[in-house]
Amino acid sequence: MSRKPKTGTAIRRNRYKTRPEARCALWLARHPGFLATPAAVTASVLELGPVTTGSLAASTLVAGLGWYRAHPESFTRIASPRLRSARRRWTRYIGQSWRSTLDFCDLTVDDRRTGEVLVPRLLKVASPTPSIDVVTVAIRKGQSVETFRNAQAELASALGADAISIEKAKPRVLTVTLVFGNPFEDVIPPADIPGDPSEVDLAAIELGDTEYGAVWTEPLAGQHWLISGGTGSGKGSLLWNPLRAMGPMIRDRVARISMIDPKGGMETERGRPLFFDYATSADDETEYDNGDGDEVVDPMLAVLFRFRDRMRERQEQLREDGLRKFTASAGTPFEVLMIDELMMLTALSGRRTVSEVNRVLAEILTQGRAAGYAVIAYVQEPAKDIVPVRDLFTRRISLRTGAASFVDMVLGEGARDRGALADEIPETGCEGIGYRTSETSRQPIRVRAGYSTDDDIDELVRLCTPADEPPADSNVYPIAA
Ligand SMILES: Nc1ncnc2c1ncn2[C@@H]1O[C@H](COP(=O)(O)OP(=O)(O)OP(=O)(O)O)[C@@H](O)[C@H]1O
Repeated sequence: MSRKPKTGTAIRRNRYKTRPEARCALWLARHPGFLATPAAVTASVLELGPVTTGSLAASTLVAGLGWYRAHPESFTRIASPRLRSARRRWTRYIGQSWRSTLDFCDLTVDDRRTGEVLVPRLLKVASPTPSIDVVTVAIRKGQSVETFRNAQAELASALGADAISIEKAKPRVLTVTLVFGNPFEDVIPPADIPGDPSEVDLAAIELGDTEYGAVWTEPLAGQHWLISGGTGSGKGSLLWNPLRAMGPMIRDRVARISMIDPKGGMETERGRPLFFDYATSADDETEYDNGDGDEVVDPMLAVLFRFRDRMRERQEQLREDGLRKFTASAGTPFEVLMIDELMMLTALSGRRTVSEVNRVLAEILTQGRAAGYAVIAYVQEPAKDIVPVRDLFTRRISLRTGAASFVDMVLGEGARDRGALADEIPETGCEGIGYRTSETSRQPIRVRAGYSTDDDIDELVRLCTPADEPPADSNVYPIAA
């Protein structure tokens, strides 16, 4: 493409201009596969013959197909991102198209000595999920992260992306993260309520869909979840879905839910009959036996303290029985503490100090897992000074957040650069959409929670309110947690 020199820039003789042959050699040096692949095929045909080479190629293809059929989950996790990255590299970001995209966005540089147009160089394309591309770019002299950020709306539009983030990876190297489209056009129905406790899988609690169209599940046994999201981001969906997924365990008293709602019970009151222990900020102070007699405390702190006390008793019991792990049953239920705004709880003061609340929470988070005590906490602002126990949660989900910095605080260092643009999720029409990092890789995956209407909550209460007495045969469903 020919470009006019910028006004006032004198072009000197082209004696430093890179020759085409040198550029070609450089390009080949950076893309060794371009020559190595045909060379390897030719060598194989010459050495092994065309039939053997063809058979080898066919076997590789068949092995790939077999892998996909036999174990789609591992294929999607391991092979698909690599194949997709290569395809995108050679289609979406192919040389001339990359060059003209940057040129249109004024992100190329004119070399004043040679008059050459210098294009920021594409170092790597990674497409970890179908809708996320992470492009590593070596910028040119005279450019900075700000040069790119100033043109980021144009760049997103030129590449057809819905959201973009540009960060400095190292000196003169940027990471451009692009999110394409919304894989969740429709609202997703809530999790099914299993018929029987034996059908509940505490290692895979159903929450909604992943962007691959698969069911999104998270393990709860032996885990604690931290769910972050701004106001109206859909945190409520992640409160009702786990309850639905555990429904029959709650009904048969094999699971117990303690609910702390510092938002006055607006969200949780409807499910009141499901909860073994419950308090909201609208309740009056209550008495709590701290071992040295009764004291008057905030009712929500009383729920927290009682949960901690039961955990200690269970630990004691396990020690006496010589067990290191428990099995959930009506006699020893799996216990879950849900806190509908962790920030408001940890900010509670009064007779008990903030630091004491955090100490009790830390005790539960560090010691509860083996004893069958799990915590699910919801938070709008995950900053460490507000939620000091943040790092003790083992599973993290970020719905739409109010600030870019919240994403890494919840999902871990670098999660936003790897594609979790939770702060770019639109405010309307995308409730329940967010990102989670997987247990096997730090790569964020886009997810959408199933949505429970009031009728769905009423159905849950109707079907799963705990019986006065556990059914006589409930111990025949011991669930390892
Ligand atoms: N999974 C979902 N799918 C579609 N829409 C949803 C979903 N979850 C929530 N919504 C919609 O978003 C609204 C707000 O959701 P919700 O009350 O759960 O937000 P929140 O994060 O709990 O907000 P706050 O912190 O202010 O209580 C709901 O009334 C509902 O209309």
